[in-house]
Amino acid sequence: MRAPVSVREFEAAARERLDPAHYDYFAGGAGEEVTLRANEAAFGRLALLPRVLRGTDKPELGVTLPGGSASMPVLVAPTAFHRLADPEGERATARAAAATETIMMLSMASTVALEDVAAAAPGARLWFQLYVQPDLAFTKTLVRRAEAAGCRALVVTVDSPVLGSRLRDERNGFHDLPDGLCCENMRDGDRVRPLEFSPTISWEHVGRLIELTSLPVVLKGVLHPEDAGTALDLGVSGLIVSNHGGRQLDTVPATVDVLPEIAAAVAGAVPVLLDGGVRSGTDVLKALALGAAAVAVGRPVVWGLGADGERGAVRVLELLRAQIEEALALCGAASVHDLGPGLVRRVPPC
Ligand SMILES: Cc1cc2nc3c(=O)[nH]c(=O)nc-3n(C[C@H](O)[C@H](O)[C@H](O)COP(=O)(O)O)c2cc1C
Ligand SMILES: O=C(O)C(=O)c1ccccc1
Repeated sequence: MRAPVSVREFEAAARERLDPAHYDYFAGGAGEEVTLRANEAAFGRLALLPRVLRGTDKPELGVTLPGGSASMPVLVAPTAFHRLADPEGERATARAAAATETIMMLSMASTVALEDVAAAAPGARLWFQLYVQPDLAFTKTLVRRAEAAGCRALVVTVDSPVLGSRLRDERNGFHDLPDGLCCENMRDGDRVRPLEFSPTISWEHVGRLIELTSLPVVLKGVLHPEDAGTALDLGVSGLIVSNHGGRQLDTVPATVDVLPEIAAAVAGAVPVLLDGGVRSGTDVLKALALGAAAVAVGRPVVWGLGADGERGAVRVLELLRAQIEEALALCGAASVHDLGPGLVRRVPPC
């Protein structure tokens, strides 16, 4: 079969290869999936208004963030359970991120231990994503392990005091990893701890994490501008505007629709990243124009991995890079730093 030419085609290719319940786990959202759909639809309601005759040559795509630089403004969002998509799991994803010189946020719920991911992809730029565990001593152990393995930032996910209800998983009876797979970072002696969500997580925990580590701390899952302000006051190094890909509270707004408000609240104090529904280079340009320093992609990388392992993940990331280059040229922009709100118009729904 010919190689997929779009993220959508990678999804179709992955769907053919994955167990249907595992496909649904990756693809699905919370509740009636209103937010899941909204993330992509919101990009569709934005149009690009290009400039002409600006005589630009090969555009500049690189970005520099508190946790290091990336060759393009597309990072790998943290997603759980990569070994459901490919036997090499997170090792393959990390090698793909290394090959494309971008940053991979490694999920705490990875099916390969963080040390093994780092060892398998020596050139990879890893940020470690953390769910603060009620056992704070174990949380600290995880932070120390991430530091020792060379992770360059800590991504603290704050939109998950409890896990959202995933109706597809309920219908499919998918609640546990199959035999032989587990959350490898949760091994503790000869047991595997359950990964817990902490309903009592608060700003105090974030403050303590910032004190605990010299790594930049990035908060993932901020949607309210007042929370963005609180995060800045505490001293976070970055924010990710995210609704967890529509998997947590259903009916929250599309991320690209709240981005301008968050960007205004942050006013350049720290980089603001966005994830949710980014499926093409034009989506990336729209997010950057509205104030994002970079975006992250969750499912697109999983689709690449599911379709063709490490090679598929590389192809998805390189596809996005090519689409960004083309869109920049066609917008008359010389660099990803050259984009502002004037590039974007809201179009009426059709
Ligand atoms: C299958 C799956 C697993 C995820 N696991 C995690 C996770 O372990 N930690 C986390 O912070 N976010 C997790 N997320 C959310 C992603 O980091 C990201 O916010 C979301 O996927 C972005 O939307 P997109 O898939 O439309 O690109 C997960 C998302 C998916 C689809
Ligand atoms: O599926 C998710 O979105 C997610 O974040 C997660 C992480 C760990 C265990 C189960 C789900």
